[in-house]
Amino acid sequence: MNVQTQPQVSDSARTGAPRGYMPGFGNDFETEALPDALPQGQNSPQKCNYGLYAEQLSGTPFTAPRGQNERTWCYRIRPSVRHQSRWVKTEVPGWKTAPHVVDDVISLGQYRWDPIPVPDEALTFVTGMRTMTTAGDVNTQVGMAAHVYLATASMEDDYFYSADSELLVVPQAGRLRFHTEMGVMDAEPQEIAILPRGMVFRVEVLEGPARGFVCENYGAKFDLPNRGPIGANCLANPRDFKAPVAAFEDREVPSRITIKWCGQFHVTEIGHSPLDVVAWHGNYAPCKYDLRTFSPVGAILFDHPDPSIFTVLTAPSGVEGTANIDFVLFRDRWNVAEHTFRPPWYHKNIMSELMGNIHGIYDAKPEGFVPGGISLHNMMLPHGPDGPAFERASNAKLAPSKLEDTISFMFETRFPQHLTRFAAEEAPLQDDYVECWDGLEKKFDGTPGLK
Ligand SMILES: O=C(O)Cc1cc(O)ccc1O
Ligand SMILES: [Fe+2]
Repeated sequence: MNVQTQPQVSDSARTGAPRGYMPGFGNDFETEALPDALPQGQNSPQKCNYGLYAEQLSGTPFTAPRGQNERTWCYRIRPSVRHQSRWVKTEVPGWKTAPHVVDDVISLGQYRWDPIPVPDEALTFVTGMRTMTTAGDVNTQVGMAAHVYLATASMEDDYFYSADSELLVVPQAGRLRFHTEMGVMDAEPQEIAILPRGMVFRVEVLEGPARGFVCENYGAKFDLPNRGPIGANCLANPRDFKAPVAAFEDREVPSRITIKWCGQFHVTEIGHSPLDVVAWHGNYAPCKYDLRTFSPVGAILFDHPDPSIFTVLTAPSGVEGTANIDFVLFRDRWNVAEHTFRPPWYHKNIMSELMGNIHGIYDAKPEGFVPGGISLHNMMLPHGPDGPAFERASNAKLAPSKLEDTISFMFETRFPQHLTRFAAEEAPLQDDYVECWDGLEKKFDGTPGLK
């Protein structure tokens, strides 16, 4: 499908380029910020209009099956290779990469953190990245990391890309603007943004301080889940994903690009903005998605389904039904199930569950899991509703009731998640978290009947 929409908003980036979004998930888009910048009928003309250079960005191997093959052709002022210096090693101390198993840090357990305070210092989206957990191995392109970003400052003439990963960004406070090679995208709480591996960007803090969560996906890209018997509609619908229209910066000032590559960071000098793509076409692009457009499907008579029913996006691991990562959303919804314990059941899971609260109260944890907070229930570690939630739900009158003003999510991975030293020692870990289950008394007394 080819889509070219008029920009919804006319605004000025640094060069007065247009802004707007094109609908669809993984579409074959085409977009140009200047008329006729995009070659028609071929990718590599002998000379491109405006003296642009043609450059391909491939997100999958050239030979990936057609339905999975992802690449974008960029028509840019200079090719990416035209940076000025070699890559020089640099440090981004808060950003860790798997494998990262810290000797004296224990990851086996149930953990919960209060919101990480945003420090009173200049931190960008990159320097303010704080890794909570890592899983798998970046060198074999499996697994993920869960981070919190704390951003107070915009990246100025300072650009970044990750060769290691796709980044799924879940804002929780503040507003961000992603200036990317393929256009400009804004994201605020209750929206998400996806930044593909290899795509250069800088992040402007539109409203700070900004805090949010990042799922760094080392493996195959996030995709929409198969809906199975649900059919062609509901959950996340493809048209609600929005890719930016082309927008470029023609800016000749000393600048820097930082790359994340196999867990290391290197920097190079460049004499111009690398966001100089005037036109592009292809299906490898950033996008944003409004979580409020997610249409949850659930139990309409009895019982509590598996949380996979709330999967927004899934990143496959190669083993069918066994995701490298599932991104799962617990949004406001009606509870109608009869003769049912309605909150999540008690369970142990082979998948490792990291949850974040964007806003409101999560039904299994009415206290303690607050907006900005995080919990981790690692591989095969038991968990479920806390004492008060159990008592309330097992005694509630079961009329239809609405869970209002609530939006939490889960990054769930097939790989155990290892805590960083930051998560174990610096972040506000709730030492008493496991006590939330202390009130679950023995009710069994050997006699039949409901207690
Ligand atoms: O542990 C959690 O709170 C997440 C979760 C929610 C749910 O409805 C069922 C299972 C599950 O792991
Ligand atoms: Fe769970």
